[in-house]
Formats: sequence, structure tokens, C-alpha cells
Amino acid sequence: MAKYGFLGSAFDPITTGHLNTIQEMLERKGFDKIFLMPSNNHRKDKDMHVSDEHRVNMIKLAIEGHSKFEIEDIELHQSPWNIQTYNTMRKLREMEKYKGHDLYFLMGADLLRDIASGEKWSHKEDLLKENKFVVIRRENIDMHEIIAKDKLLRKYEEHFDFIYWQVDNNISSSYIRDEFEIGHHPKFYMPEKVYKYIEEHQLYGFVPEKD
Ligand SMILES: Nc1ncnc2c1ncn2[C@@H]1O[C@H](COP(=O)(O)OP(=O)(O)OP(=O)(O)O)[C@@H](O)[C@H]1O
Ligand SMILES: O=C(O)c1ccc[n+]([C@@H]2O[C@H](COP(=O)([O-])O)[C@@H](O)[C@H]2O)c1
Repeated sequence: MAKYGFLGSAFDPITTGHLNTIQEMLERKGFDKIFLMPSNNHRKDKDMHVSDEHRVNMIKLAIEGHSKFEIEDIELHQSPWNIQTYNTMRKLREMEKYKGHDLYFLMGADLLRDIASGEKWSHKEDLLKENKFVVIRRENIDMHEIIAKDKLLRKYEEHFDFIYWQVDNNISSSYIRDEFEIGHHPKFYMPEKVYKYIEEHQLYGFVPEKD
């Protein structure tokens, strides 16, 4: 039985924050493979800034040559009303590729906080009951405090595993987009190939650098 992790994100664009997160998860928790699972442009709760195709191409460039990381494109083909992690994880478990394996949803502590707040997440109890999670520290959020204060999270406490190392939190897709928009060149926040792709396709309002 293999241990597989799934990191869902818009990857708009993929950042070294995402990449360091999956690397930490892979080694610290002994995953056989980690799947990057991009959300599609029909997501109702989040606007994407470039097409599905561009976001997927950038993920491909970022993980090229790293056989333990793969793309899982299930959410790109799902109708908008089905794009909920609860549904996605159920579908993944039914797929031949993953049947009988040990599946985990991976996330940063900001999402744990969102789940606890109960605002954005659907099927909270079933999501927690049916799935296992690895949560990595982020923004100095106290993950244990969040679990301790939430009745449902306490009920399914054994479904959670944690990583205490904190990947640089200043790295986020929105920071990178903002920097491009104001004419900056945040080239070291993503792999060089991804930066070149953004430059080539003039994404996120890319402005050429002056000599
Ligand atoms: N620097 C980071 N450290 C830890 N987890 C991260 C980091 N960046 C992203 N993640 C995690 O990756 C998943 C996808 O997050 P998402 O792509 O929305 O993050 P983001 O880069 O902060 O995006 P945005 O800035 O557009 O909100 C989430 O579980 C998030 O917590
Ligand atoms: O299932 C939900 O209701 C739900 C609500 C918010 C976010 N998610 C998932 O969490 C992952 C990261 O979300 P985000 O908003 O940080 O891009 C991504 O896979 C989303 O589909 C899922």
C-alpha cells in the first residue's frame, strides 16, 4: 500500500512556497508520491488570473524531472458544483490508480483555520470523518489551539498529522501576482523555468526589466 498526498491549489502561479511545502511533506511524512491538484477556472470561491492551460504548464515545468511529484487533474474536469474537497477525495478513492492506497489531503495551517471557521468549506463533518490530513505550519497559526477549540476537529483529531517546520510565509501566489502588477520582477519566488514562462507569455501584467 502506497502513501499518497494531494495538495490542492489554484497554483496561480506555482511558487517555491508550494514546492518547499511538498518537499517537506514528502520526506518528513514518508509519502511515496505527492500529487499537485490544480483547481479549475470555474471555482466559485476564487477568481483565477490565467487559464487552466497556463497554470498546468507552469506546474509541469516546476516538477519536471522529479518523479515523486505528479499532477492530478481531476478538478480540471469537474463541474463547478462538484469542486469541493469532500467530493474530490471521494472520487480519488474510487479511481483504479489510487484504490487500496493510503490517501491524505495536504494543506497549510491557513486552511485548517478556514475549516474551523466553518465559513468556506462544504460537508465539514463528512470531510473530516472520511479523510486524513497533513497540515504544515503557516503564518505562525497555532494549529493545536485551532483543533482544541473546535468540537468537530477534536472529534476527528486522530485524522490529523502536523509538520512544525515553517516554509517562508512571505511566499504566496497573491504576493507574486501583486509584485508583477506593480512592475516588479519576483524571479526568485518560483523556479527559473516558471519565471521564463510568465515572461514569454506576458502573464500577470509582466513588464520587461530595464537594462
Ligand atoms: N508558503 C507556504 N507555506 C505553507 N503552505 C503553503 C505556502 N504557500 C501555499 N501553501 C499551502 O498550499 C495550499 C494552496 O494554497 P494557495 O495556492 O491558495 O496559497 P497561496 O500561495 O497563499 O495563494 P494565494 O496567495 O493566491 O491565496 C494551501 O494549503 C496553503 O496553505
Ligand atoms: O471543499 C471545500 O469546500 C473547499 C473550500 C475551500 C478550499 N478548498 C480546497 O482547498 C485547496 C486550497 O484552496 P485555496 O483557496 O487555498 O486555493 C483547493 O484544493 C480547494 O479546492 C476546498
